[in-house]
Amino acid sequence: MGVKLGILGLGTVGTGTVQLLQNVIGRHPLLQEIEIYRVGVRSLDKPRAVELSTEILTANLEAIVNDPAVDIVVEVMGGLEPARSLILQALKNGKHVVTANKAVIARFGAEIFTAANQAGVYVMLEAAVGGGIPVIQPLKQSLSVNQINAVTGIVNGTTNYILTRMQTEGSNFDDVLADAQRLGYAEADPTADVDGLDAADKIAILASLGFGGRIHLEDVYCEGIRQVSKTDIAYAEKLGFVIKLLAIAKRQSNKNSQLSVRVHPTLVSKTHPLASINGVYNAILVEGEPIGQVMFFGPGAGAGATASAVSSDILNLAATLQTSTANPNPLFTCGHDDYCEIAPIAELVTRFYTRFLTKDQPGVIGKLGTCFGNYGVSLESVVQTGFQEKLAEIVVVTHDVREGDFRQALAEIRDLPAIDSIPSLLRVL
Ligand SMILES: NC(=O)C1=CN([C@@H]2O[C@H](COP(=O)(O)OP(=O)(O)OC[C@H]3O[C@@H](n4cnc5c(N)ncnc54)[C@H](OP(=O)(O)O)[C@@H]3O)[C@@H](O)[C@H]2O)C=CC1
Ligand SMILES: N[C@@H](CC=O)C(=O)O
Ligand code: NA
Repeated sequence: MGVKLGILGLGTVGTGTVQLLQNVIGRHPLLQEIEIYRVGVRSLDKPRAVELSTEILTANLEAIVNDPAVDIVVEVMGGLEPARSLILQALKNGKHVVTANKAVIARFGAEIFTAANQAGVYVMLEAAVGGGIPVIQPLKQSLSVNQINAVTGIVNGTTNYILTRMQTEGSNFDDVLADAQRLGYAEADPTADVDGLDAADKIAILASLGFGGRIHLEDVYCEGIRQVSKTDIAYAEKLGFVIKLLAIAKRQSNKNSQLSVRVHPTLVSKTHPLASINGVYNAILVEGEPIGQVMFFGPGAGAGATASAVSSDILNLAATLQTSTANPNPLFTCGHDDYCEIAPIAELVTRFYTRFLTKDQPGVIGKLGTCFGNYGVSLESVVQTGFQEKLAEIVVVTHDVREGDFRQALAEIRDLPAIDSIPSLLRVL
């Protein structure tokens, strides 16, 4: 056998990967050269869906990353520690690493890629974003001759499943979340998915690859979907939109050197290609020059899909090990030293959807219009159809406006005696 793997973790992704590598007939012939040499887990007593001999399965993960026989360490255990330390130790020992761990890469990517470059080895992470969808390698290789202008994705399956069901059934967020947990899509603690943190990790990684610089995760603006109500979904529908949790990295149109990198629920026109991505599926739309628009679509999670991505990284490394030269392949490394400049959210120029509850009295719409006008906010549509109790419901969609100016107008509107509350504020793609 040619290439020896030390796999850290045998959960959903680890099990899928072992299953794929144990059934190589009909797949790339080089997979036959790959040996599952060690697999590290927490509990040796747990029943497993794959058969592995007792010499292969171990609870000593440090021994795997320190074993001179291991060529490639596959980190599919998740979490920040000990995953980060084990990856760093593997790199220090001159081993290539494959990881599915977006949380570790988004937080410690600078440290990890610096260590890899110093050791002359590679860190591959295709499964970390979009699960089985090939998007990391295309951004690093096939698309890297383009100047990338925007990467816009639905990169979290759990939230897309919740929003899709709220849209199609008119259900409440809490009810659908409970179902998503029961079906195993959402974690027992769904915070990272629902609050947009998982999507923020993923767009930080995509932005770094697309725009050629490191990203400080704390600069990524992040809002989740807890505040999205079925009322807003219904209004959006009437206005020709669906609501999606989008992760966006884009060159600021006014300041070319600055990026806007953000995650938030967004009204997407029903005619936009991302509007029809439903359920647990993911899609990533890349816009570049000269290529134009390219969209990647597919399963963003699950054992088989993620195993496909992890195994393709393993295959690339196995090929590299067999043809190895002294110089690293620059299309495999991540050699950015500088950080991207990210604009504050107040500088974002976008359209807004806002829902107001107001006293039902003459002149309210006029007062709203005057306040908006004072801050240069131009309105695309104003709709008053519903009532909640005795309050009138007014929905406004703006033209493009600087977010800081829009928020100043809202602060003034909030103080108008006729305004009861502003239950919703969403951006429009
Ligand atoms: N699930 C998915 O669809 C996707 C997951 N990912 C990423 O892949 C990674 C793995 O996810 P997933 O397979 O779902 O996770 P699971 O929770 O299903 O599996 C984790 C595995 O790692 C082992 N493990 C965890 N911590 C330790 C530890 N401290 N010491 C020893 N073993 C440990 C567990 O051992 P034991 O079995 O003994 O408990 C288990 O086998 C994560 O980074 C995740 O974000 C990325 C894309 C999709
Ligand atoms: N929790 C994630 C799974 C993989 O990254 C999701 O819901 O998309
Ligand atoms: Na992927």
